[in-house]
Amino acid sequence: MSKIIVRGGRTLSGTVRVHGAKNSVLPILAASLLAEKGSSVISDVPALDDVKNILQVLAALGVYAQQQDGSVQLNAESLTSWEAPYDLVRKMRASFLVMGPLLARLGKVKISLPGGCAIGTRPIDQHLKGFEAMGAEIGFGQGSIEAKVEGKLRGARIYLDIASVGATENIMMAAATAIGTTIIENAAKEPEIVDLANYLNAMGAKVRGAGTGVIRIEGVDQLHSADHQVIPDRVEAGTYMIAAAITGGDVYVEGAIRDHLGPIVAKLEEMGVSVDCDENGIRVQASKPLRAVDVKTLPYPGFPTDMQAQMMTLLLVADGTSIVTETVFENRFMHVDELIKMGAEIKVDGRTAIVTGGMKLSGASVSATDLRAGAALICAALVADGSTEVGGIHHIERGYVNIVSKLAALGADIYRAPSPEDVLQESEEESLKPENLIKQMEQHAAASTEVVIRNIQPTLA
Ligand SMILES: CC(=O)N[C@H]1[C@@H](OP(=O)(O)OP(=O)(O)OC[C@H]2O[C@@H](n3ccc(=O)[nH]c3=O)[C@H](O)[C@@H]2O)O[C@H](CO)[C@@H](O)[C@@H]1O
Ligand SMILES: C=C(OP(=O)(O)O)C(=O)O
Repeated sequence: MSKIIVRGGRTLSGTVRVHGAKNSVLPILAASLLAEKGSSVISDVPALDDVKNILQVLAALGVYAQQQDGSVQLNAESLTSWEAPYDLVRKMRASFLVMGPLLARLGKVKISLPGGCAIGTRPIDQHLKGFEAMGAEIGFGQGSIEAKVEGKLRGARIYLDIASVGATENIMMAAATAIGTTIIENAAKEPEIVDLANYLNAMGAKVRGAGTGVIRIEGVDQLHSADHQVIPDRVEAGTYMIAAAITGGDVYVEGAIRDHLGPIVAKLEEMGVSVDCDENGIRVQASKPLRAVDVKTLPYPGFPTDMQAQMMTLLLVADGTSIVTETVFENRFMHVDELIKMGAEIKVDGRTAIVTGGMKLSGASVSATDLRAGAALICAALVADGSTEVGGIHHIERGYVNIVSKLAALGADIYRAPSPEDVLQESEEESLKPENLIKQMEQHAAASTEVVIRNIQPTLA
């Protein structure tokens, strides 16, 4: 298995650019299924494993997709299937977001139950409640869900018991072409919801109120393609802000949007970190000893659960004791045991973790159990004494583009040690590149000629 190796002790400085948001691009790519005419171009698409995965799901449904220089062109005029491939949906929860668009577009869908993951059971009851309210009949069998609707979905008033990001997105997409108006109450307010609404509206939808707790979607007959630029990734930005602060560094996070990062900016400032925001990014400077603070995760605009693990790592180097409360997912303290291996003192009691600051961290062999746990371990490794080996890096690569080279460019001593399988795959991929195939054919042809010449030489002699 590949690992990321970090030798701690370097102070980070310089500029790092944030990529497009994973949590925006996934629903946006799913929404492209709704375009009955034309090709959409989505730009600032991060080169992540999750993006590759959802593009494979779309391809299996008949979407023609072409990737080029951080953009993807998508044409969904002729869908060929209403079944989302089991293996791909099982691999990534966000692929469940094709359910709403497929129901709206084709009136039926078969998709596997996405299941839980390391951070919690993650049910989908709120998604299904929304589709049922809009007239869909839902059946379960052998780990999959089949849903269908007679004619078109119908607008409905839907109250979400939990302000679920995924349920809000799935229902918004299903409602875009429903007959009549849909009102989502207790809707999620995340910036990614607004980004999706902007794309849907560019496609001809009528979505109002995205970013508030009540979203109103007036159904239209049909949607068409539209071009859209994905918003910058606030979690990636927040992670680099923490990496800068933990090393006592001075880093400008280009592309970070202050309005999306309110709780991170506030908590860093409470700790004594200097944060300067302008229209192009955020500069983080940390030189004084940091103060302990309490943190409680909440839906947006509260402190994001996707930043909890990284923030906990920063609290390890602060003066004093901090309390971290996780309210969004029931099992999102998997990083704690790994941080303890590095010398951290953290006690977990249910959804609360008591973090003792000022402990000296030391390098260890640790493993990422999920994406943000992995990012937190890298942040810890940046200040640990000696060398840390982080395993399970496929989790990290789901959500961070080039994290190793970005941190190295800021001065970190970090590299990726590929597994033997990776080396083999890379060399196979390399040898399949057209220019290399041509070279191989030329070499082969030259070798054959040599053989022929050698073979005929004795005769000539
Ligand atoms: C691809 C994507 O955008 N992922 C983000 C999205 O995940 P996701 O959309 O899966 O998160 P949700 O907002 O749906 O989940 C929040 C909470 O609601 C619960 N729940 C959700 C749906 C449902 O039908 N029933 C139910 O009980 C979940 O188990 C969880 O405890 O928002 C999370 C919360 O900000 C982030 O951590 C994820 O990074
Ligand atoms: C939990 C996350 O993502 P996902 O919902 O894709 O698992 C995350 O981005 O931290």
